[in-house]
Parts: sequence; C-alpha cells; structure tokens
Amino acid sequence: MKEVGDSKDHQLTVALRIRPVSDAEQDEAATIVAHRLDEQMVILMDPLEDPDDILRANRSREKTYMFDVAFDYLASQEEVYRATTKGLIEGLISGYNATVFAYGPTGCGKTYTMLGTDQEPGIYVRTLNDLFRAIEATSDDMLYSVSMSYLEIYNEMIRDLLNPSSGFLDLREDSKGVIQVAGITEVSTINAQEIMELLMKGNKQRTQEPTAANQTSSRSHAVLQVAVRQQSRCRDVLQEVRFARLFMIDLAGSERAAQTQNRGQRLKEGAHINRSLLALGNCINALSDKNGTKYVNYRDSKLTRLLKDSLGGNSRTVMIAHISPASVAFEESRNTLTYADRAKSIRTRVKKNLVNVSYHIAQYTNIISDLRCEIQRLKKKMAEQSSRQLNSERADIRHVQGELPSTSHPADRAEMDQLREQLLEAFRQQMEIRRSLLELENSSMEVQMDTSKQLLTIADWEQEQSKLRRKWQAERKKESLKKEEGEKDSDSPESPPDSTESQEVRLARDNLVTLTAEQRKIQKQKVPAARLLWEKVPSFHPSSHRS
Ligand SMILES: Nc1ncnc2c1ncn2[C@@H]1O[C@H](COP(=O)(O)OP(=O)(O)OP(=O)(O)O)[C@@H](O)[C@H]1O
Repeated sequence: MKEVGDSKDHQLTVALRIRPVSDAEQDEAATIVAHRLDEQMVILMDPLEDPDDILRANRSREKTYMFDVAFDYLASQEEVYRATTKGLIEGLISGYNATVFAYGPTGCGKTYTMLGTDQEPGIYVRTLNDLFRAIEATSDDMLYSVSMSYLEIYNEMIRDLLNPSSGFLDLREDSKGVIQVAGITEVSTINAQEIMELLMKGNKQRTQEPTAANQTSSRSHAVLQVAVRQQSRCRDVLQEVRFARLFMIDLAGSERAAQTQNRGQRLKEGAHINRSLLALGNCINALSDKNGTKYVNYRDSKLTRLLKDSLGGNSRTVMIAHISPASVAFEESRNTLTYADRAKSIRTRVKKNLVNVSYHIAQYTNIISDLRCEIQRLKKKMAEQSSRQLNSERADIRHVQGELPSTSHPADRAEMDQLREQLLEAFRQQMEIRRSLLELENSSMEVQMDTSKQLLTIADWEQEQSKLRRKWQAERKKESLKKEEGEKDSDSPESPPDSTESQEVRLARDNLVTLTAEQRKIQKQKVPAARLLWEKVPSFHPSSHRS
C-alpha cells in the first residue's frame, strides 16, 4: 500500500446539484425556494414561513449550506463531471480506489447526472472516456486491463444488469479480503459508444415503477464498477501488479416511503431503500466522527458491504447530492441538504489504518488468515449442502410427479397441478430462507473476525502491562534487598507503572460492545429464519393423499 498526499486528498468531496424546475412543478404553481448563491453556497427558504407569524418570528426563514461545489440548472454535464469526478482518474490509474455516488430524492436528477442522455452523456461515459485516454497515454511502460460490470441492488438483492437472467448474485470476500460479486458479467471494452449502449440497455433492466413522486422512479441502487489492473511492461523489473476499483452509483430515491403514498410492494421497497440509505448514512456518520473512535458497521446493508473498501479505506469518495428547486419539494430538499452536510466531514483515515495494521500485523495476520480459510470452508460447505438439498428436492418433485396416478379427469389434473404449484412454492420459499441463513452465517463469521481483532488489541496491551508490572515488582524487590543490606539510593520508581488505557484499547473495548450486540442481533435473526425453514418443510405425501 502506498500513502497518499495531504489530508485534503482524503476528504470526501460533497457536491450539490439543483435541477431545473419540472413541468409538473410549474403546473402546481410552485415557487423556487432553493438557489445557488455562489460556487459553493446554496440557500433554502422555508415556503411556509410567514414573516408576520409571531410564533415563528425568531426562527430563521432561510438556511445556507456550503459544499465543495454547487451547481444549478445552468450547469452543463461536462462542468459537473469536471468539478466532481475527472480528478479521480489519475488516482485510479495509480492504484487508488474511488467512489462517486448520486444521492437525492426521486426525480431530482441522479440518473441524469450519472447516465445522462445520448446527447448529454453523464458521468459514467465521460469518466470511462477519460480513463481510456489516460491509459493510452501511459501504456508505453504499463500494461493495463479494464473491466466493467453493472448491477442493481433491489430489495437487498443483487442483479446483474448486463445479464439479468442470471438471477440473484451473492457478495463474497476473496482471499485478499476484497468484496466481490460472485458470477457477475465483466465486460472489457474500450469503445465509448459500445459502453453507452450497454449502460442504456442495462439501465432499462433496472427495477423502475411509477411512484407518486416520479413517473419512472428507479427503485434500486445501480452500481457501475470499473476495475483497472496494471502491470509494468518491463520484464526485469519487480512485477508489481496494481489493482484499483471505481464505483459509480446511482442511488435509489431517498424520499421517505410515507411521503409518496406508497402501499404494498412499493412500501416494502421504500423500507429496503431507507434501510440501505440509513446504513450508508450511519457509516458516513461513524467515518465523520472527529475522534475517529466510532465503530463503522458496514454489515447492515448490501450497499455498504459492497462499498466497504471504498468508503473507509484507501479510497477517494465523491457524493453528488441532488435537489429540486421547487417549494413543493422543500422537506425533501432540506433532508437531502442535511444528509449531504453531515457527510462533508468524512476523512478516510488511510495513515491511521496503516499504523494500526502494521502495529499488530505480526500477531494477527495468521489468525485472520485462519479465520478466512474457515469462512471459505464454511461457505463452500453450505453451498454444497444447499445444492445437494436442491437436487434432492428436484428429485423429490420428479418423484412426486412420477408417482401421481395418470388421470385423464380434468378436475383431478387441475387439483394435481395446484398441489404441484404449492409444493414448488414451498421449495422456493425454503431456498430463500436458506439464502438468508447463509448470509447471516457469513455476517456472524465476519463479526467474529472483527471481535478477534479487538480482543487481540486488548490482550496485547494487557500482556505489555503485566510485563511492565512484573519488571517493576522485580526491581522493587531488588531495591528492598539492597536496602536490607544497607545500600541506599535507587533509580526505580516508587509507584507502579501507569496503567491508563490507550485510546486504541478504549476504542477496542467500545467496539467489542458494539460487536457483541451485533452478534446477538444476528443470532436473534437466525432463530426465526431457522424456525421458518423448519415450518416450510412440505408435509405433503402424494401416495397417501389420493388413491
Ligand atoms: N440537470 C438537469 N437538466 C435537465 N433535465 C434534468 C436535469 N436533472 C434532471 N432532469 C430531468 O428530470 C427528470 C428526472 O430526473 P432523473 O430520472 O434523473 O431523476 P432521479 O433522481 O434519477 O429519479 P429516481 O430516483 O426516481 O430514479 C428526467 O426527465 C431528467 O431528464
């Protein structure tokens, strides 16, 4: 790992984009309440505030917010790209991860900024174009390979947008601890036109539904992942391989489910979206803690698990928050501005992580690698078990079908079909529950791994303390012997060594509390899932059902 420059480099960049007023807002005779004041400042005015209202008189009528950069309806796609993302490319080809995400309520321009249109392409294509150009410029001495994948996270499930028929995909941690999406399609092309076509096609596969707030509202987070691998062309130089990833994410709308009059499926989606955005917000909050002492829990959603390396580690992050300028969207704009404002203070602590890791590296790398092997072994075992189970269930179904008496009576056939459907549905549900149990098992192992790290930090410190205490006691003993023999003067201190815990140990203790609660939460979730699995075992026996 290599260190990056000054601390400003590590800061998360937060940009704000105010989109033009929409036709619908104009039809509602909405007034404009959000304005860009200058390159960095934005003002939001409360449309409900009445200057003559005495009760509200001492509340300010407007609030200003500062961002790294602010745009309004006049900003072109190129300007937004240049000010937010272009600067990440150099880091990316030097081996640094980067993430750009578009945040904001539904219909405020996230997809427009990230994907754009054929005439006005957004950040995805502009970034890839510049990346390919930069690679070409340095390719005399370096050998590069770039691959791209495009996925969506919908209701906490991952789907490949370049190959939607592949079903739901799982997140896995590889042997180097990098989170990967198992079985995702990876495309290696450097033709920008081809990429735009692939992305447009992929975007059409996104789960979109009309909501009260937006006719074509994206109900999922879309993640474009670009992996850059580079190697020196020089054969006799040490063959260092660098690998960096860029995530470009079009988040699902952040509006609260209740505000869009959603019901049923929409409400469930809203809950999942809120859950992952809340998890993202919690990570942002913990990372922005000034003392750096808060535990960052990436495990609460697929999105944060996927972004783990990119948010907290050796990575640069850009958040582009989006709002509407209209009075009708005031509440949502205020929430978005508050969320983005809180994000501003994140600093990724690259150096600190390095110090911590190297300090303990000798003690716990072996333990971690043992635990990783254990996780891999368990995952493999569970995958084998579930595929064995699935095969035997399939065989059971075939068996059931084989046993069904061949009947020509349409009513009987209909009943049989219905029973078969019920069976299949029960098996499908079983598979779903098994999948969540497997995920809970993985999370539990990860928590265990983190717990071991914290315990090691504490054990190290305690060991060091008892060594110091023993040394001090031995010296005191020597002193008293010398005194008995009539010798005077001693260099050893009268009082025992200072046993105040270091910041690191205190943090480890705090983390242990959080991790124990987390483990308890996971165990609690496992019980109903296991019970459900048991209940879903079909008790249907065709041979005894009818004769
Ligand atoms: N800066 C802009 N300039 C011109 N049109 C814009 C701009 N931002 C958004 N729009 C238009 O506003 C509409 C909604 O934008 P978009 O679909 O990008 O919103 P979104 O935030 O991605 O919504 P959702 O979360 O529901 O998917 C689109 O028709 C888009 O073309």
